[in-house]
Amino acid sequence: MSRTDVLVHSGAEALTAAAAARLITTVADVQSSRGVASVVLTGGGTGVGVLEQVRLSPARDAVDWANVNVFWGDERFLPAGDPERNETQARKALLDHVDVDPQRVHPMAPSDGRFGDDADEAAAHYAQVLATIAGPAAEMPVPDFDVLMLGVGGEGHTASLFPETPYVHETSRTVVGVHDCPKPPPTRISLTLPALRNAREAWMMTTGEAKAEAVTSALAGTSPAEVPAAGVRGRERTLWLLDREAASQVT
Ligand SMILES: O=C(O)[C@H](O)[C@@H](O)[C@H](O)[C@H](O)COP(=O)(O)O
Repeated sequence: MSRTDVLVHSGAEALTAAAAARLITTVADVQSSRGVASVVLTGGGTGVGVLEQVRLSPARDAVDWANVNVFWGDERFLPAGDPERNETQARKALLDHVDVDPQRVHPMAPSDGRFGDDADEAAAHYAQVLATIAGPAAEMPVPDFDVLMLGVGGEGHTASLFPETPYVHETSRTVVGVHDCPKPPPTRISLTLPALRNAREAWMMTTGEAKAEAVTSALAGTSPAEVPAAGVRGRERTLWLLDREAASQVT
């Protein structure tokens, strides 16, 4: 049975530093028992801020970086190397500074890659990558993620699943091309809720008063159609990592 915990931090810097420390120790713990850990990264200021804090941490090399499988929960469908791509920002913040195994880092395709500007094709390919890594015997065609990190938008989006869009209702595909996103860029690739529910721990990380209503709605069990962040849960634990402002309406 999964449990939900809410941890409130004094501010954004405290949150990103604490989440970075938590990521390092969680991954190190997983590796001590299973050798390899699988982590899903997110874009956005908080998600990338956590990666920066990992880079800066003296404890970062408690992680055996060569044995970390890296995935993304979503990607902005832009040309390779575009500074707005979540992959670009993750590499700058952390991945280019630690000894990850390139074979274990799984970015979503860029818009100038083998699939051209076809985000749906690129999404289908990422679903195939996940299914292949999961293996034929897996219950879900998605790897068993150990830690899935996500941000939350002011209107409740998470990854690139936005309120009242068909993608939130997706129940069969694990990855979709997302079009006409309200948060630029308009075209993205995103894991769907079934895939976002395939992690041992899901960490919902956000800060600022502008997120308070969405956080409160999500914790109150609002429909994922209205607040997609409400639809994410970890198999063992769902952890909301908030600052005081984002938690200000949580009773
Ligand atoms: O590609 C993206 O933009 C993210 O995946 C997105 O889901 C982000 O995490 C939220 O919009 C929160 O962003 P902030 O942390 O910057 O508020």
